[in-house]
Amino acid sequence: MATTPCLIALDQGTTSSRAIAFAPTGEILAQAQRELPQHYPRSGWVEHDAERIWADSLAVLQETVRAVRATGAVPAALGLTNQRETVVVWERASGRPIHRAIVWQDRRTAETTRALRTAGHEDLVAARTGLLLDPYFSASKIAWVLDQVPGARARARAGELAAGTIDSFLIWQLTGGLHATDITNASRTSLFDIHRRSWDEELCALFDVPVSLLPEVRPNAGDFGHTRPDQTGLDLAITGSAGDQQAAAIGQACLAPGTVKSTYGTGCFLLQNTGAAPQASAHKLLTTIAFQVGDRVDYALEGSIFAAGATIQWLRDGLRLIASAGESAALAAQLPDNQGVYLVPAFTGLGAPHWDAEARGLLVGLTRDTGPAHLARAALEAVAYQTRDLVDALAADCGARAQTIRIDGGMAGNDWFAQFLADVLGTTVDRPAVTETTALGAALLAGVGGGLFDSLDDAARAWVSERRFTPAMAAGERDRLLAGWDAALARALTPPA
Ligand SMILES: Nc1ncnc2c1ncn2[C@@H]1O[C@H](COP(=O)(O)OP(=O)(O)O)[C@@H](O)[C@H]1O
Ligand SMILES: O=P(O)(O)OC[C@H](O)CO
Repeated sequence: MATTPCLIALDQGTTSSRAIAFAPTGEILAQAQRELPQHYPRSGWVEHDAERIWADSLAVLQETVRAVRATGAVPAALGLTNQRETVVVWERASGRPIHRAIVWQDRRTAETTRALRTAGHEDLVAARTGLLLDPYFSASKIAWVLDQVPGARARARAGELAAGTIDSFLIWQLTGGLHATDITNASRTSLFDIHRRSWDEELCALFDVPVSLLPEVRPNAGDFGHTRPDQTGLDLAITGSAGDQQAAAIGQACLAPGTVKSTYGTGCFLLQNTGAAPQASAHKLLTTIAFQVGDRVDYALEGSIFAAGATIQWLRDGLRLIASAGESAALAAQLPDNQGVYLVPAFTGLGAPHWDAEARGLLVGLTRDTGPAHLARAALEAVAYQTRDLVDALAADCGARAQTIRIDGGMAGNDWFAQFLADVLGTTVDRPAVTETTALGAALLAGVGGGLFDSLDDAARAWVSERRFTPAMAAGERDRLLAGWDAALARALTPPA
């Protein structure tokens, strides 16, 4: 019987763990998913149970492999992708975490990063890592675990502990003890020099994280070990791994300088490929590694919006204005325009290009006529305006405006939003046929690492647009809307001290 090779992706995200089996053409053959409980032990703290992450990841992998085998396809390789920056510290002997994973959204180390900023270290961190001093990144979270778990520092000195982002924890568990990570995840820790492409001893000393705890850093396509059949019931070579936003950029075939993808999940992460040279930002965007395959290293500029789909979730679960996120489109379309109502969804501060942790949400322009449709429209519009602010920052940094952006994630399925986005950006917006771009990117990397494709360009050739949204709004109308947004935003930002 003829067998079809397929690629398995494990996508360990903030809210769920899922595995997807892809045909080499990108077609989805099987999938399984488990929701991940969130733990909020204190205000501003966000934790995940790392053992639960491992159990769920293994379960969805096993389920997907079983299902795809039943179709006659043969899993050829496994690719990993993960929520980035989230850290785990675990025992080398048992593989058991010594504390819950501390999630990228967690702000408990804000004081540590503020103190480092006050002491004048921001320029060094930015120059070496391309990042800002912010609790978002991994370094201060690892130090927190070492300082707060009794005996952890001594155990670290004795060589008993390992640390890393979720990919490295899963690689350890899947392979039975390989301590490796990929270069995109390493570039989100604040401990990695993105120019020399190695851990930086000076930064490790600054953040008080022993370099001996950190995994070996590998390119995105290639050897990440083999699953241990006795412990996992799986017999798969792991040949690709990348952080989820970088994987989505690969799944969106953003391989040429100037190409941009924007992923609208809980938050929004927009990445523009800037080619072989890292480009510093004068507008508080992050400089990060897009991917390394063989000797080819591409860099990206990245901007993030903290509340994208989360704003729609708030309409649904907080205000109970809608029963499902999809209803927001029909509600917004009831109005001829926003009638002066703007929402600034700074629920947990504002991300790029402001990085204003203290900013809080704001609703302006209310009248006695304001109703659910205005709120739904203001919420969807706000995500588009924030994307416009990121695209403006990118254009100012790069000296040229992106011609097209490729969108994905839950909100990208909202046609009203996608059209409004094209209108406000004044550029075309492409939505791909395969919207599971994050998992697809990991699968394509595994395909390159496993020799199914000759190159990343070869792997990404299958990308096709499902629908193109073309700007249709008059320039005067766009300028009027943007002026209203800018005025609302100015009121939400923390005034300079
Ligand atoms: N049709 C829609 N319109 C607007 N928002 C949507 C729509 N469908 C899903 N969302 C939003 O997208 C998010 C889920 O997208 P997903 O890519 O699964 O996110 P994540 O990976 O961050 O969990 C939710 O916050 C939800 O509110
Ligand atoms: O898991 P997601 O899709 O919410 O992505 C999280 C990002 O990687 C955080 O940097």
